[in-house]
Amino acid sequence: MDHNKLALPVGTTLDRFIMRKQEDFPYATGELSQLLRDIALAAKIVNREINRSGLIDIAGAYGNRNVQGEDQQKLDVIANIRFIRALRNGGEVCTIISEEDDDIIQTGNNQGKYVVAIDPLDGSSNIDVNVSIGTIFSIYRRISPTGREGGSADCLQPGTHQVAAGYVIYGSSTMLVYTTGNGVNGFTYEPSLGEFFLSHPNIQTPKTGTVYSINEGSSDSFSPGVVAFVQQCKTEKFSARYIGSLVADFHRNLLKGGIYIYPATAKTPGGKLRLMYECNPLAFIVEQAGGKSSNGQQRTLEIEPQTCHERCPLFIGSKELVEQAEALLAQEKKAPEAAA
Ligand SMILES: O=P(O)(O)OC[C@H]1O[C@](O)(COP(=O)(O)O)[C@@H](O)[C@@H]1O
Ligand SMILES: [Mg+2]
Ligand SMILES: [Mg+2]
Repeated sequence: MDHNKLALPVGTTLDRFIMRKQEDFPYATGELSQLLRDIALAAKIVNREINRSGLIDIAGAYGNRNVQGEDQQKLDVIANIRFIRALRNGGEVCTIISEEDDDIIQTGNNQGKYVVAIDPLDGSSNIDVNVSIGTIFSIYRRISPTGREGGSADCLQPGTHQVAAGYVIYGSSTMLVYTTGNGVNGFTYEPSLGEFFLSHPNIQTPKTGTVYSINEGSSDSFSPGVVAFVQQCKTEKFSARYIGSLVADFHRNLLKGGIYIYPATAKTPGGKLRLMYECNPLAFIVEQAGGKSSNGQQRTLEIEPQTCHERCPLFIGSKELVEQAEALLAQEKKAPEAAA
């Protein structure tokens, strides 16, 4: 598909863009388009809550722990409620996997053809300090026939089965970036008009870059390959950039080039980030933009999920940088001392 043939001018509203691109999608019955609109609507509402979070009492912890053992922030819970409500009312989604809910959520829309995996609020540690945060979503077509609730087979599909994925970044401006497998496009929110407008058409990520993003606070338990790669970045005078909000670190590297790494560490032996609603959606986007994503060895999108909240290491960003990191990790396997 020649994306430029269907290039829509910057300034096109998200609604019009979705409508025009619908023909790109083999199942063009309008349901996926409506689902994307439902997500955009919830994002506008959550954006409003975030923008005024300092003024109203929604700062701080909610007082519960989620299935990850993390203290839920009030905005985690508010965003979760807003997205689930929008997906339930929209009618296109039968089942939801949410970071904030232990079990899969049945929406009651048994005719719904889609399953959504969502991280309602990403970067929770940055909520109260006015640093960019986000929402990450992944969309699958259900496998089981309609007319009943979606089950684990509908939910635990590999990332290659995604029909769409995206994120919202609530930063200096609010943007929605998504793919349906035909390139990646970014839309900037204009609050006074209440509309998302096409601002970043056909995003292509640079093949390489000079930025690396990793929490070096855990470097004492990095594997030799990761140590070697970080050292290589320093030797080559790369800039270290780590916001601590995956969406924000990913978005910067997507546009400017760079690599984000959350490896296995002593504290998080299987990695910290969740395959279904953090790694897979961003991996789909980065690949559509010409970049790469893996767990250090295996392509993220080909990992067969076993559980809804499983974690995996993440190496994502510019193709050449991810390949360099993978090469050093492979060396580590061959001759551990050589990689050190
Ligand atoms: O503080 P750490 O260990 O570096 O982890 C930061 C990472 O954890 C996350 O906050 C996890 O996401 P949630 O905030 O959605 O739980 C990522 O956004 C971020 O990149
Ligand atoms: Mg997250
Ligand atoms: Mg989260």
